[in-house]
Amino acid sequence: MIQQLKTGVRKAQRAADNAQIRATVEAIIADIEARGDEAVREYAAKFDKFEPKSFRLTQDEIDACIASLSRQALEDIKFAQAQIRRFAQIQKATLRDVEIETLPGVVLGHRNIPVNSVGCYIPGGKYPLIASAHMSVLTAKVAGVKRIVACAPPQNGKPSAEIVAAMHLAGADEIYCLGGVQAVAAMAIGTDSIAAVDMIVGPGNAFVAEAKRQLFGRVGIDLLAGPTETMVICDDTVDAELVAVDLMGQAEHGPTSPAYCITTSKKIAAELPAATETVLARLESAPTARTAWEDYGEIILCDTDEEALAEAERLCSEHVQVMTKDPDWYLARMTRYGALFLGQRTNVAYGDKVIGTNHTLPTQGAGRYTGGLWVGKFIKTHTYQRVLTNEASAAIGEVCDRLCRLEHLPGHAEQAAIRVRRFGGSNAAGQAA
Ligand SMILES: NC(=O)c1ccc[n+]([C@@H]2O[C@H](COP(=O)([O-])OP(=O)(O)OC[C@H]3O[C@@H](n4cnc5c(N)ncnc54)[C@H](O)[C@@H]3O)[C@@H](O)[C@H]2O)c1
Ligand SMILES: [Zn+2]
Repeated sequence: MIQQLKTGVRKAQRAADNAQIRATVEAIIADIEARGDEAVREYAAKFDKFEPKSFRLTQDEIDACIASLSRQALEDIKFAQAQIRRFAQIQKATLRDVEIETLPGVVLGHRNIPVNSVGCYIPGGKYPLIASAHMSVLTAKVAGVKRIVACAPPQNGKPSAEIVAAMHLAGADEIYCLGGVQAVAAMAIGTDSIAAVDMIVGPGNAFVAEAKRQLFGRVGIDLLAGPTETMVICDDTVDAELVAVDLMGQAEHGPTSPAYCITTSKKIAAELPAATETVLARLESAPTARTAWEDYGEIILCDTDEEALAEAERLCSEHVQVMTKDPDWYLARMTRYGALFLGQRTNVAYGDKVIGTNHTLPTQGAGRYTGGLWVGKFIKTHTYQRVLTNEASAAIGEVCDRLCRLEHLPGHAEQAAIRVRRFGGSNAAGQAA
């Protein structure tokens, strides 16, 4: 039996909230399209109280950011980037160009080509999410992207030194202190001061995610990576404190971040509400995390792993931590999620910051059709073909001629037929079939 012991009080409000966000974003994009830099400036002043001479950082400003960091901070950023780079390189190696003779004289192939220019959005409204610089900029660099633009909003009226350092160390070619819809739209549409890019990537709040959604088509996007969602699937092999720490740890991202506990343990289900209070009492971010938990938190008690699996699949959470006696049982069966965190020894924060997997992950059910950001998202696979012999050209041409006529396309049919006439004998079709 599946029992919903706690549900988020604001969950039903979600659709109305989303409609409001859609309208706001649409208006900002239209305005930036019409008025370019002038509009970008006004939105930066309005939303971020930021009015610099130039949004683009000079090399001197970048150097000053790096110089302001402690040695430890720089070493830690470099350590994280080394892990992310290594895993991205290994993933890239799985992508191979192919060329194969599929029929005698018929050669088909594909080439993997990096996107030429990419705009990376690094979130920084509430917290400076330094790690997002590694996840987007560094991964694009490993993919071979030639021009990498990076944008992050100001923190307390100036660029975040840590984010700027991470962007630079990851290989960003242009760094702007610009946030929100105005940053995403400026990079996608292009203005007098920012040349348009081919693709926008990176996580962000609901406004940023919606801006990417609306701009998709005009530019490519990686995926919809909006407000963080976290899920813990657990049984009696863990205790309520660890579960509460892992749920509240991610709930601090923002007041609209769902945190789900799916458990087969009656004990954890009973103890979790009090345990979350204990954990919140020691977090500075408690007001945000508490709102997220009250508005969107859920506790679901199941009798069996099969039921827990079904609930996890239904909710399709961005992060799914499995702390049960056999986490691999879930690894083998789950099909809808952003990323899995298997066993008590790891957790979402490791993945968010340092372990090496990408933290930009699908939210709001996008895990049904895509995984997270990875080097492959920056790489386009383009096919090509050539035909080596007259015989092969005529053989394919005869079948093609007939198939085009089935579709009532005489122009297409003639493209095939002229080749049959020029290159072929009459029995060529039989050889190709
Ligand atoms: N899915 C993922 O992979 C992933 C990873 C990391 C972080 N995140 C999410 O990224 C988000 C970061 O959010 P954030 O807000 O701290 O930073 P952010 O940088 O995404 O957004 C800040 C910007 O939002 C804009 N903004 C704020 N209020 C607005 C309004 N009312 N109208 C229009 N624009 C407005 C401002 O321009 C500001 O610059 C969090 O929700 C976090 O959960 C997601
Ligand atoms: Zn997180």
